[in-house]
Amino acid sequence: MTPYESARKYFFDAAELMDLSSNMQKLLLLPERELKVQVAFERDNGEIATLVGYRIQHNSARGPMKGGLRFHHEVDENEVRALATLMTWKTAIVNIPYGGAKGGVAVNVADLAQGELEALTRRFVDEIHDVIGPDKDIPAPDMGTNAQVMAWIMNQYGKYHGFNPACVTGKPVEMHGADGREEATGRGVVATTRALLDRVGRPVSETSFAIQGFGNVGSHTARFLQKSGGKVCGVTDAVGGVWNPDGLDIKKLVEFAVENGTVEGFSDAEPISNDELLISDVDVLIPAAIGNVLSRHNARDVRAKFIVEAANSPTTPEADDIFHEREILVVPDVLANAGGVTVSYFEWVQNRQHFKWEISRVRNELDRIMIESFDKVWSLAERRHVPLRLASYLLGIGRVGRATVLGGI
Ligand SMILES: NC(=O)c1ccc[n+]([C@@H]2O[C@H](COP(=O)([O-])OP(=O)(O)OC[C@H]3O[C@@H](n4cnc5c(N)ncnc54)[C@H](O)[C@@H]3O)[C@@H](O)[C@H]2O)c1
Repeated sequence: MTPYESARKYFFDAAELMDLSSNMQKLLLLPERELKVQVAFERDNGEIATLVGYRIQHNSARGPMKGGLRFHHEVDENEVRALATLMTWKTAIVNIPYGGAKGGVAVNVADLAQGELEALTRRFVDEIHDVIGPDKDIPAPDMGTNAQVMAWIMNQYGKYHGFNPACVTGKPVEMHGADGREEATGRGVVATTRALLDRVGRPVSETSFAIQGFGNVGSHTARFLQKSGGKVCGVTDAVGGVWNPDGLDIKKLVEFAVENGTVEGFSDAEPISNDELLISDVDVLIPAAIGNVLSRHNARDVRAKFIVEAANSPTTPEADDIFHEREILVVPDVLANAGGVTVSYFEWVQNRQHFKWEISRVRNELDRIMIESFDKVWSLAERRHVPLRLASYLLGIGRVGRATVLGGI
C-alpha cells in the first residue's frame, strides 16, 4: 500500500466506527486546497532547472494549517497529500490549534550547491507566499530541509508581507527559533514511551530498547531514554548498526556518529543489520528512520512487546494487523512523533508574543501535552476496545469533525 492508501484506510476504519455520514467523510478527507507549482531557478552552471513543487492544505477547521516542507527526490503528489492528512489528525490528537498541510519539491538536495538550494527555496516561496502565513499555513522542516531553509523562507516571505517570523517554524535559534525545537520529537517520543510503560507497570530502568535511525529523532530519543534509565541495546542507521546487550553508551555513540557520519564501527559493540535490529530481542522497538520498514515480511518475527513509531508510517497496515493479533502494542506515529509540531507551536506562540520561553518551560509544556494526549488515547482505546492507532484516529477525527460542525462551512 502507498502512504496515501494507508492514510485513507486508517481514516475509513475510524469513520466506520464513528458512524460518520458519507458526506462528512468526504468533507473531512478532501483537501481544501492543492497547489502544484513550477519551481524554476538558475543552476551554478548557467542551466535552468525546472522542478515541481507542492503545497497541499488539507484542513483548517481547527486553525491555521501546519506541516513540514520536504525536499526529496521521491516527493510526489499522493505522498504529500497523505502527509498533509496525517498532520490534520496529528495536530488534533495533541490538541494544538492548527489544521494540517504538507509541502514538497521533488529534488535530490545532495545534487545542489548551497546557493542553488537557497535559490530553489526562495523561488518556491515566490510561488506560494500568498497562500501561506502565520494565520493561514505555517511550514516547518522535514526531510531535506532544515533551520537554514526556514530562515530563507522567513526572509523571502518578509519581502512580500513584511517582517513576520511566525510565518514558518523550525528556524535557527538566532533567527527567532525556539530553544528545544531540535530535540522536541525525540523528547516527545520518550515522554510517550514512559507514559506507555507506566500504564503497563514496567519500570524504564528494567526495559531494553532498539532504535532504527540515528538522525535528529533517533539520536535524541536514545539520549533521553538513557537519561531516564533505559537500556538502549541496538541502534542502526542507513549505513549499518551496533548492538550491545548491556546497553550502548549513547553520549559516546552520538560523538562517534557526528565524527564518522554513521554508528557503524563504534567500539564496545557488535555489528547488527537493520533487518536484524527490527526483530532483535528487546522490550521496545522504536523505528525512527523511514516508512514501511515493518511489513508482513517481518511482522511475525518481531520480538519486541511494544513498538513506538517515531518515524512517519513505519508500519504497513498488514503488519499493523499482525501486531494487533500478536498483542504487540503499537503507539502510532500520529501520537508518538507529535512532539516536533508541538514545539513548533510553542515557537509560533513565542514569535507572535515576541517573548522568549526558557528551555525548561518548553520541555515542561511538551511533556505535559504528550502525556495528556497519550492518556486520552489510552483511555479511549480501553473504552472502545480498539488498538491505540484506531483510538488516536477516533480522537483526532472526532475533534476535527466537531470543529467542522460547530464552525459550519
Ligand atoms: N525531525 C522531526 O522533527 C520529525 C517529526 C516527526 C516525524 N519525523 C519522522 O522521523 C523520521 C526520521 O526523521 P529525522 O528528522 O530523524 O531524519 P534524519 O534525516 O535526521 O535521520 C534519519 C536517520 O535514518 C537513517 N536512515 C535513512 N535511511 C535508512 C534506511 N534505509 N535504513 C535505516 N536507517 C536509515 C539515517 O541514516 C539517519 O540516521 C522520518 O520518518 C520523519 O518523517 C521527524
